Amino acid sequence: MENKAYIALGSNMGDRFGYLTQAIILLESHENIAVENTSSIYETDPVGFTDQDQFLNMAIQVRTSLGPVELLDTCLEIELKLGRKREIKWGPRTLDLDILLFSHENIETEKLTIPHPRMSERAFVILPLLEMDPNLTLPNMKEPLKNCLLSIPDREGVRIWKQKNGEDVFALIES
Ligand SMILES: Nc1ncnc2c1ncn2[C@@H]1O[C@H](COP(=O)(O)OP(=O)(O)OP(=O)(O)O)[C@@H](O)[C@H]1O
Ligand SMILES: Nc1nc2c(c(=O)[nH]1)N=C(CO)CN2
Repeated sequence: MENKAYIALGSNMGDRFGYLTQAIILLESHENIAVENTSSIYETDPVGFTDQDQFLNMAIQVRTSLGPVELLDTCLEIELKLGRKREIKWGPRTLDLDILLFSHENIETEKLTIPHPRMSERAFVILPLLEMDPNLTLPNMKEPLKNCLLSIPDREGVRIWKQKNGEDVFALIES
């Protein structure tokens, strides 16, 4: 499977851990997708529309023979299967799947933008990604992604909820 992609997962309704787990199982059960790595799970203060419950957020790395739009359609199907309804913009959801990166592609269509347009402003996206690849760079950016953390005010709102291994990702942003 030739393409490497990173996907962000978020949930702030009902059995949040169950929705994240189910989403990973459904992605892995797709014959053209292999889940290669997962981050820890973080509990995060809501960003954007703030009058809602806390999120669980994480990111995963996949290999896929699907194209970017096929991967997006698969993600949208899984969101629907797991009860996602689109009501308030940036509002509560059982499951959100965002494609962050797809190989080294830059894509800008009505349906799909890659890299995800808000990813470098969101500590709840960057911290899980850096856990999987501390030196990750974006195809449309000269600096490594970790440099973006320096200018983000909401890092305190992102706390480890279920640690995957012993590495302390927060050490990356100390000093
Ligand atoms: N990289 C991407 N990953 C997922 N969806 C995308 C992407 N780029 C564009 N979209 C489009 O965004 C649409 C709306 O997504 P959604 O309602 O989940 O937004 P959101 O998660 O609430 O907000 P945000 O995009 O700020 O995370 C999707 O139907 C999809 O067509
Ligand atoms: N903490 C947090 N805040 C959010 C999230 C999210 O996943 N986590 N998703 C949003 C819309 O995509 C809007 N705000």
